[in-house]
Parts: sequence; structure tokens; C-alpha cells
Amino acid sequence: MNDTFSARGSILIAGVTTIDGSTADIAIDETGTIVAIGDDARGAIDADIIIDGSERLAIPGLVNTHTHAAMSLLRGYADDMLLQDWLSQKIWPLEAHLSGDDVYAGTRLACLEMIRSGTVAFNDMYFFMDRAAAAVDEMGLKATLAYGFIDLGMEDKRETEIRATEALVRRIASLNNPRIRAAVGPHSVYTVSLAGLSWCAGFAKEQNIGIHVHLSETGKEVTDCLAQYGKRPAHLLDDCGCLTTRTVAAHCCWLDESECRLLGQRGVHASHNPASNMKLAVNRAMPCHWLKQYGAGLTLGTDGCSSNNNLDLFEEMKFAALLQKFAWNSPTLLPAGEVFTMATAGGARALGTGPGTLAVGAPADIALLDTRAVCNTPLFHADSNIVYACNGGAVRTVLCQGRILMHEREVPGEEEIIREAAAAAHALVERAGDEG
Ligand SMILES: N[C@@H](CCSC[C@H]1O[C@@H](n2cnc3c(=O)[nH]cnc32)[C@H](O)[C@@H]1O)C(=O)O
Ligand SMILES: [Zn+2]
Repeated sequence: MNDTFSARGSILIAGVTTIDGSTADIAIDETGTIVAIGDDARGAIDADIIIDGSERLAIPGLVNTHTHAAMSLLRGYADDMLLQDWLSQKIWPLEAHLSGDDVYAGTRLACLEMIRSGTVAFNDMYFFMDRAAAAVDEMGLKATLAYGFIDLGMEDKRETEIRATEALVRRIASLNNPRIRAAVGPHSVYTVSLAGLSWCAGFAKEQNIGIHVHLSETGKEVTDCLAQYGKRPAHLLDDCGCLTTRTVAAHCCWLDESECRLLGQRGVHASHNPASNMKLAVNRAMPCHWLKQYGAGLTLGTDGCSSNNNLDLFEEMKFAALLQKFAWNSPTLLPAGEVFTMATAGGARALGTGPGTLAVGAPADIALLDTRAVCNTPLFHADSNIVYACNGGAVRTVLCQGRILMHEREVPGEEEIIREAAAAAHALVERAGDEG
């Protein structure tokens, strides 16, 4: 087993079921690229490792486009509250006591949870991101990491956030790990000044990196923005240059049709976070149908573990499909195939990690599901089982860029990761002098 995880050779996944129901071999070379799929794949490489694909369904690894990974330490710390109260009374006071070690422990726990539920890449915004990068580096996933930029209209705070953003981008460049990228993370229109937003846009352009922002999460965000600036949040972000083809906008719940058109024109990727939105009762579902109509990117995210409270994108796919139907009153909206595409190709395109499909030339970012699991029985339409019946527990094996991160539900070192995260979470709450 240790050989399986440490090896860096070529891999053959033999006789695996694909999403269309056929059986194929998948050949992966030493660089972690899929070099052949089908009957002829076996001959394409001299495989160092052979993974038995019988009773396994191969899907592209899932991509989570909105997380605060280290908030895994805050899972269950404060639930059932109003968004503003939850942030200002519980989360932000606790976060004031966070250390870099906490972010490292929490991000490792989050990576473990994502691997165990078939996710290979994520888009994160938080503090101490150099420590998050170290965790991702070790755990073997792909991530785009942004320092959450919040200036609250104060010039001295803006300077601090600018320095922190610049330092993270330098740090990630120095890691020289192609799996880890930096982005600029202006938190939102209600926490960042116009000068801050404009600086973020300019810096992202200069560095040729993405932007990760919260957009139109609540009705209050929209009414406050209209009162303060006389325009809606997406138009304000656009004035500051924050809407680009490399922007991921999380939530997008309260966008009107003109804002959806604008996101489409700018080629922005919207991250739908249905579990967080329902839990915090933001009271409107992202208008997927308008965003799709106007050509914006559609992707899926979980948000942090204290508003979800897990990172399982299988559950998120189901919530997305159900919420769209319920909120917009049509059972034909967001069918299984479309939500599966959001969680795979849509997310991969947004983060630039590949096509998000199993194809020759694509990176071997692959999850293998158990076809004999109850949730996959019977298996008439794989996308339906995946979206409506399964959760992450159906995932048996995960590869990221051809590296085996989990095999038959074993992830190396997981007991230590869990123990250290639990200890860090309890010590944090104790330091903050509040038992939650
Ligand atoms: N430099 C910032 C750090 C911001 S990290 C990103 C922030 O987003 C917060 N956050 C998490 N979930 C949500 C959400 O749903 N809406 C808005 N903010 C959130 C999270 O708790 C964290 O404080 C500072 O000095 O405060
Ligand atoms: Zn968030």
C-alpha cells in the first residue's frame, strides 16, 4: 500500500466503467497526464501500477470553487444564526485568535475531507495562506489560494492587506508547485473600499492571476450597496475592474438580470453555494438560468465548514439541483447532467486546472466510485446516481495529476491529521475564552 502512495510512475486503471456506461482502460503517464482511454490504452504505457477498475465508475475529480478551508476547525462552533450576527458575533471574534498553525491544521483536515469525497481542486480564501499552501503541497490536491482582503474603508488597513496579498503571491511563486496558484481575494463590496477593489483588480492583471470575491450573497448587501454607491454590487465590481474571465464570484444569489448579463459579457465564473445559502437563509437562489443564458461560467462551491457544515461536493450537487427547482419553481431546471458539469468541467475551467473531463491529454484528476454501493444500485444513468443518490462516501480511490491520494478509502496519515485538527480547534476556542 505504501508503494501505491509514494510511487510516481505510470498507472493503468484497468476495465473501469465510464459515465456513459462503457468499459475502458485508462492509461496515465509519469507526468500525470491521461495518454490513452479505451481498448488500446493497455499498450500505450508500460504501467508501474495497475488499479483494478472492475466494479468502479471513473469520473473527473470534483472542483470546489468556494472554500475557506481552515474553517473546518469551526465546524459546528456557531450554527442557526443570521449571517451578519454569525460573522460579527461569533466567527470574526474567534478568527482574531487564529494562528498560522491553526490554518495549517484546519487546511489539512479540509484537504482530507475533500479527498475522501472525490474533490481534487479547490478555490480558497482565508488568512495565513502560506500555511494553507504548505498543507495543500503535502496533501497533493490542486488549489488556488487567495488572501482574504478586507480594508473596511481604512487606509492603514488597506496598506496591510496590500502587503499581505503581495507577500502571498510572492510566496506561492517561490513554491514552484504547478498544483498551487495564487489569486487576489477582495472579500466583498461591503468589506472592501473602491480603492481596495481597484487595487485588487490592477494587481491581479499585473500578476496575470485570478480574482476570488463574494458577490451578492444577501439582499442587505444589494440595498446597502445601492444606498452607498447608487449601483448594484456586480456593476460596482465592474467599475473597479474586478470582473474578468479569471474571476470567481461566490454566491451570486441576489443578482438581477442585468448583472447576470454583465457577468456573461465579462466571462466571470459564478460559484453556486446552495447549502451555505440555505443554512444562512439568504432567501434567494443564484439565478442559474439567467447566468447560463448570458454565458457566464457555472460552478459549485461549499463555502466554509461553519456554514455548510462539510465539504462534500456530492451533497452540494444534490442541494444545487433541488434548490434551483424549488426556488425558481420548475422541476426541469438544473438537471443532473448540468449540475455534474458544474462540479467538474465548470470548476476546472474556472480554476484553469484542465478540461475537467476524462480525455486524452487531460490531467489524471480522477475519482473512482463503487458501482456496487447501495446508492449506485441500480445504475441506469450514472449522472443521476451521482447527483441524487450518492454522497462522497461512494468514492473509493482518488488521483490528482496522476498521484494516488486515496486508495480503497485509505489516505496516508489521516489519523494524525484528525487528531491535530481536533486539538487545534479546542485550543483555539479556549484561547478565545468562549466555549461556543
Ligand atoms: N484579511 C481578512 C481575512 C478575511 S478571510 C475571509 C473571511 O470570509 C469570512 N466568511 C466565511 N464565510 C462567509 C460568508 O458566507 N460570507 C461572508 N464572509 C464569509 C471568513 O470568516 C473570513 O473572515 C481580515 O483581516 O479579516
Ligand atoms: Zn465564503
